[in-house]
Amino acid sequence: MVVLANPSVVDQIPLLPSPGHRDTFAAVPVVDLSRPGAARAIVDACERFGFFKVINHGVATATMDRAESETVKFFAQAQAVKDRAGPAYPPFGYGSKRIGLNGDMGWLEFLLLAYVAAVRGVAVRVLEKMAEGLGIAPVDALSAMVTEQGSDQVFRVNHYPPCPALQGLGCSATGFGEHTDPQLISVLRSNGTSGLQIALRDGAQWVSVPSDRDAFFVNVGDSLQVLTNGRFKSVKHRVVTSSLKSRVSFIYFAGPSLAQRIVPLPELLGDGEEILYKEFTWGEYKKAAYKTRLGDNRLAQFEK
Ligand SMILES: O=C(O)CCC(=O)C(=O)O
Ligand SMILES: [Fe+2]
Repeated sequence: MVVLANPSVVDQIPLLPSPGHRDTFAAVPVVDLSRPGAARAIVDACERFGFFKVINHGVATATMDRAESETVKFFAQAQAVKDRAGPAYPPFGYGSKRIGLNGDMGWLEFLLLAYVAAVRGVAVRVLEKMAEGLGIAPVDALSAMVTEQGSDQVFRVNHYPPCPALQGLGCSATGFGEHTDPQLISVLRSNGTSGLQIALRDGAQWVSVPSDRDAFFVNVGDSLQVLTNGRFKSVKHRVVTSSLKSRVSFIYFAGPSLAQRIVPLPELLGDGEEILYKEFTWGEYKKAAYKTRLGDNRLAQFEK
């Protein structure tokens, strides 16, 4: 059991063992978007882990640095000023520690924005390469779902302040509890502080993803798992906080329009392959997801 010197600091926030060197996921698949093998590499990574890192993505370092410095400035403001950005639900604004509507707590503060910019371009290129690698035509079969009018895109900026109360105790606070992302893909960039972990072997092992501020990390989300009839894995992930360093992350969630039907793509179904999910729209899934806790298996109710 961990005894805290100042228990009120992380009151209500679940604690996790601090990651050690042995927990590092050194084998994160790396996709070089500028190379001809990118399409095949994306499909391979989505099948094996539902997760990969993208390099040579074409987004200027200056663009990313500016977003980061603006973010640090925003979160450094007085609480009353940040609160003026509005409550994070519904649907955009600033929130702290309380993640969503159903009682999930984390050691973080965050800002939700409607956003369209460079990172969307990365998501589109990744989805185009994915379609190519899967052998589905046209090339925008997947990316059109996020470029069409009315597509449901969200950009989330997370700040995990240091948690010095936990220093030397061998544990960390849960920054963001374990979950899968509901959309098609999520594209994440962070500062140089690690903390992101992904689950391997159906959750039997948690591994830490080494930070890389020059790269984007891509998660397969629940909707893409369904579109591929389970061939791609919606990866379970979480964030653990550091006692000494703050983490800043930027996540672009590429979602389709509310009316988009989420059903396995016929081109991907083998002869006689059983369809694993009931039909639903993105709007229906989003509504159902808001009713669940973060760590719930939200797809379970849509399985056949
Ligand atoms: O902040 C991070 O690094 C990841 C957070 C996350 O998974 C999310 O906002 O869905
Ligand atoms: Fe997430």
